[in-house]
Amino acid sequence: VTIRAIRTKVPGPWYTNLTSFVLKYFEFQGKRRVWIHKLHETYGPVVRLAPNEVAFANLEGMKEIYQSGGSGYDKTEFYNLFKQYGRRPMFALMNKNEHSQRRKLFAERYAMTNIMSSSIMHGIQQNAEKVVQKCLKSTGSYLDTYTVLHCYALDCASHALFNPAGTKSLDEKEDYVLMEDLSYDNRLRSRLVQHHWPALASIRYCFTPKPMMSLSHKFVLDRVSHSKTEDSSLLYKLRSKSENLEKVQMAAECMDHLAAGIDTTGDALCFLMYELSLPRSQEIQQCLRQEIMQNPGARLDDLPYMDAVIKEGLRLFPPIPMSLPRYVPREGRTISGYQLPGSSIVSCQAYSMHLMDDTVFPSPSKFIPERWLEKDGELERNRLFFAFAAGGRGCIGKNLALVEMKTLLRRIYGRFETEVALEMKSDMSIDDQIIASRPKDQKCLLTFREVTH
Ligand code: HEM
Repeated sequence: VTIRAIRTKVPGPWYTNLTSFVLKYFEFQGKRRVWIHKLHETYGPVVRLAPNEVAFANLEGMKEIYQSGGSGYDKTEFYNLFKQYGRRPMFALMNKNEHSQRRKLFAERYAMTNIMSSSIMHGIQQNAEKVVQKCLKSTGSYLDTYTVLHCYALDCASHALFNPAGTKSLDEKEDYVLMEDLSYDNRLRSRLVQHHWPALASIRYCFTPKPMMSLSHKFVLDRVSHSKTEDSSLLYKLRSKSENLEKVQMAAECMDHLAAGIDTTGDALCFLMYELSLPRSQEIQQCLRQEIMQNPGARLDDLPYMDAVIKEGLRLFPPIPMSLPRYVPREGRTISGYQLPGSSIVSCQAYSMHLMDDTVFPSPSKFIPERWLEKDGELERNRLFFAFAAGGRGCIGKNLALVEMKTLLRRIYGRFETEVALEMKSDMSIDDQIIASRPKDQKCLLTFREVTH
């Protein structure tokens, strides 16, 4: 009965009643997100993707899937792809109790009080200063901000994890290759095969030479095994509070947080700085600079225009713009008026959540930071904002990411005007990976000109 409900009632193209082939086809083309978004535009906020899969792009769906009971519905086997060293880090834990125990262990590490502690902040500020020096050095020419911003994100995240034994990829070649190892992964298709046809992937694995452990996996294992860390680091907490965690499990956790913190923050900054550097955004850049220059002593969270610029960047270019798949609980559920059988797959994608409702976000595809400053509609906008997901499995690193972004933007836009370099021919469109996205050509040439006071 319930399978009939999903087949007959949920809007969607007829063929999604019969097969998941089209969905998989678009996944392999790296076009899952865009296809789903087009379906939403045609069929509305609830749309069938396959006989057992439905996407939602409305508040009702989002709240039920990700927030009901605190942490929402269970994750699907898709998250097996995020195992590290063969172990499940928090991100890939299926069991709710195990997840909430692990989350409790980390919560205090990622709380604003710990992030703003002098030892973490000092590292972030030092890294921001190194970026500023690179901008200065590039004046009269251009800087590839894609690589610099990813190094910045790596050095900041690894500082929070292993302080003082984090990476120095902004100035040391040995660590720069770690950024490349983490940010230039091109295994989209093989990872999709692993997800949809694990048996096939295992056969292939038997016949291909075994990959050596990646540089970043070696680095993390080494840090977990040998480094001395300060009290404020994540590793310190892992070592002192969880004697029962094996070393490899600690490494899995650190590796996952490192991977979660680099491309997300690096891409968010890259997309945002590119947008700010376009001719159409020069006035916005000017307002941002004015706020920063007129408030030199302000606290990091006392710069409302900068907050608005960052939020608007994350709205239009969410670093994780794709579906976050979850299982409908065994007994089945009615979501946003549609009765769905247990074990069907449901999800929301930030990209559509941020664009679908033009009563909440008028001119949704335009970059308008001012919308976040209006009192009218504030609640509705914040509720639909899904860049960090929502509920008990939402982003635990949000405070760290925001502090990194604010610290750097304040330093850069308090001192420089940026423009897209004439030499910039690279494609900055959103290019989807397995769950996150990145600028297509992974290159972003910007010019930096020091402003005179
Ligand atoms: C702008 C930057 C960032 C964005 C947009 C972002 C976004 C997200 C999203 C959407 C999720 C949920 C994914 C899902 O349910 O499948 C998530 C989870 C997570 N993020 Fe972030 N993230 C960012 C930065 C960071 C940083 C800097 C760290 C840590 C260094 C981090 C660590 C994590 C972890 C550990 C989880 C798993 C949480 C759990 O399972 O309870 N993230 N992030």
